Amino acid sequence: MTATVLDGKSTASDLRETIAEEVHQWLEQGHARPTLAAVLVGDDPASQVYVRNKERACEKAGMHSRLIRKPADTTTAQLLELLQELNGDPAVHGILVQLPLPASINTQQVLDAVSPLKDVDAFAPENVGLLVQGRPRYLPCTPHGVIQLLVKYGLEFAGKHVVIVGRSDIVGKPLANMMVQRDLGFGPQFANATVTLCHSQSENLAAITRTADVLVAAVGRPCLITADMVKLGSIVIDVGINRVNDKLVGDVDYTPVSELAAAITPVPGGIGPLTIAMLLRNTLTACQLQAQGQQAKQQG
Ligand SMILES: Nc1nc(=O)c2c([nH]1)NC[C@@H]1CN(c3ccc(C(=O)N[C@@H](CCC(=O)O)C(=O)O)cc3)C=[N+]21
Repeated sequence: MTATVLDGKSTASDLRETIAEEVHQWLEQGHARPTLAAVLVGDDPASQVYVRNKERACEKAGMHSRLIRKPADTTTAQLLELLQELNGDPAVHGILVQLPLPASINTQQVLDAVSPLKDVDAFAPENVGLLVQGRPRYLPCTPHGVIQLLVKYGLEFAGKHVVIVGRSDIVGKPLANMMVQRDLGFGPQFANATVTLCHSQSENLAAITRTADVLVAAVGRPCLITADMVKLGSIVIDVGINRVNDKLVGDVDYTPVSELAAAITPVPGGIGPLTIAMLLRNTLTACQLQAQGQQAKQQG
């Protein structure tokens, strides 16, 4: 068997077009232009690329992006002050603090300073809680991208065994939460999974992953998922982004696994582009929520 390659790039491009149309209508109704503020601290080359891609995607979709660069020696206190400013700026709707931050900075404290209403990454405890309760304000970008791709290809996962490897707050944990819900608005076929969330302490990892109908790799280690860990005919989603000898690879040993799987995502061109499309979605949602908030205040 040779797997269907799930094309994240074209799926993302379609989604971005839809979002751009919605932005256009929003502007025609006389509303403010949705604006994302991206905070980039230090000069990590990978982060520079991501943030530039995010900026370009914003502009293409008719939104503004404000890139705020800070030197690597910026203090936690200085970042807290910057975030207070952005929180209070009515022209900024979404705030993204690019991770990882330099080791000298208290990341948790900085992330906690982002207003939950502007938290387009959906990292804030309030937004995590709302998601767990099945009434999300913002869907986390990368997990949302995974589900959008499965929806696009009609790969239903209700009742299926989804195994997620990696328990990060940005991918593994929120994705497990989303896939186990009754319905997040994609229809019950794209919900209601039986989810197993694995991590570095999981015993007999291969025995578990071999039972997966849908296997998601989100650790950040090249070749973590080898062919012997994959069930014939399963769906393999590779969320890993690793640079090896200047080449971008995921967490899956792609060629051998693609001979077993029914469907697989490539790296690059898989989940990465969808993450950015979903960030645009959240920026538009942020702008709409804040317009509602303003209206409520005026009517108050
Ligand atoms: N606050 C925060 N939110 C994030 O969502 C966030 C973050 N910090 N820090 C870093 C990770 C990683 N991430 C990616 C987004 C897009 C691609 C992407 O578009 N990748 C392209 C290739 C890009 C390239 O050539 O490097 C692809 O896979 O085809 C990759 C990685 C978002 N992250």
